[in-house]
Amino acid sequence: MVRWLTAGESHGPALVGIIEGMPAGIPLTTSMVQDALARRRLGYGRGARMKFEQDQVTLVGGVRHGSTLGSPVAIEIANTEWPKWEKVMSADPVDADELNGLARNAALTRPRPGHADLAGMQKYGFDEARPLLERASARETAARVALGTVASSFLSELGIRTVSHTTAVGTVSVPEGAELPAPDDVTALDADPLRCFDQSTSDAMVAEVDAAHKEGETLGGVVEVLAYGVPVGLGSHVHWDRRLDSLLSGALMGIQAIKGVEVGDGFITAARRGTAAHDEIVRGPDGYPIRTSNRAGGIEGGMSTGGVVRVRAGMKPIATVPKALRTVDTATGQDTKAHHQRSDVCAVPAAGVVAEAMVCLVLAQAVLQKFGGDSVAETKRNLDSFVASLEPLPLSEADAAAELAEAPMGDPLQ
Ligand SMILES: Cc1cc2nc3c(=O)[nH]c(=O)nc-3n(C[C@H](O)[C@H](O)[C@H](O)COP(=O)(O)O)c2cc1C
Ligand SMILES: C=C(O[C@@H]1CC(C(=O)O)=C[C@@H](OP(=O)(O)O)[C@H]1O)C(=O)O
Repeated sequence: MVRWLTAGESHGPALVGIIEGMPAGIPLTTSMVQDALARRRLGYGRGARMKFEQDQVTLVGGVRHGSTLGSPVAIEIANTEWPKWEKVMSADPVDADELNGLARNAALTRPRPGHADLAGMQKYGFDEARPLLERASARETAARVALGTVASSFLSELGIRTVSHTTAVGTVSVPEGAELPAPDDVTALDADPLRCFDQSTSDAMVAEVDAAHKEGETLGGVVEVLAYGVPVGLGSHVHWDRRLDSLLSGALMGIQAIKGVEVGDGFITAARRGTAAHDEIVRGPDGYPIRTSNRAGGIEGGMSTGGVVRVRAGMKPIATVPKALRTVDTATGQDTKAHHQRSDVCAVPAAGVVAEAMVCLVLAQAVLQKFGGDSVAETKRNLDSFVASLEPLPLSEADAAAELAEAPMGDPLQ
């Protein structure tokens, strides 16, 4: 069983991620994790923090000489701003006089709509939002991306590769039917300001972010994750919590600010007629059954079909809106405006990188559930032998007759 956990606050000393249950022999280095984290910092519309945040990585356990050991992998990501927050976020008690003099420590009693602030204060019994927002912050997604690197490297060893891209920012979206990126397109995607695969749409997205920024507004959008090379049979139809679509949806919905998830064509499918909604099955050229389309996003009956797995996540606009929203001061009861410091205008491209990490974690878990293995080599053997055991379709009488008719005539004298 693969398990993973993260800990740490946005302005604490560091974030920590642990993943347990991954096999030995997965290539993993500090720079692989750093590269993944650098991709998460990209994106037009991100705020000041991403300009200076270093995401300093330490592989604390489970890795030796660039390869996993089969023991829990622990990754630490230091927060660049920790020295400035050392007193305010100290784990140990700090002298009250020292704290009172710090502007940074001012009580946050104007909870921001759209954040965990108010519900969290009520639930956990805090009289200000700092203890909530520190953990509710999407800073935590750095730890998920770090753990996703382990899963992604494992999947790559098995020929499963993922890619993510932005399909909408605000009301600007990639046209239906536009070309989908492949894993090798990642360099081009990372070079695009919004990690969008369609150049003209990307230009319009940049204009949308500029306009929102100028108006003191924020934006959300949609990201898509594609997984190529996924074998048939991950997940299962037998129980709701074993369905691959259910696991992927839960993982994507668990990302801060994600409010909708689609598998394959998703909500568009709901408006289609049956004949235009599904993927017909035909005999492929090598005798194996294939589908004529992939509207289902590579998942039927909660199981992977062998097609490209395709999922989307819709992100709400950043909740700390510069043109501040109305709230109440919980200390005085006065109507007021939500507190606002720096924040992102749009973090959709980063959400795509996070979504890809979550998809990798779920797929790695599903692969190990079906194929097991304490080493990558063992998982690969088991996977290859399952794939080799899949039978081609028998030749129908009509196909056999057609093949005979097409076969070249032999030499009648031989
Ligand atoms: C990558 C990423 C970056 C984010 N950056 C910000 C930000 O700078 N400011 C902000 O208010 N919310 C930001 N958010 C969103 C908030 O963390 C999120 O809206 C908040 O936790 C409440 O959302 P929820 O109701 O879905 O938990 C970001 C989300 C993600 C995924
Ligand atoms: C730090 C990250 O994102 C942060 C997510 C976030 C939020 O409220 O979710 C608020 C901002 O943090 P801060 O309050 O420190 O400026 C973002 O910068 C990150 O993604 O690494």
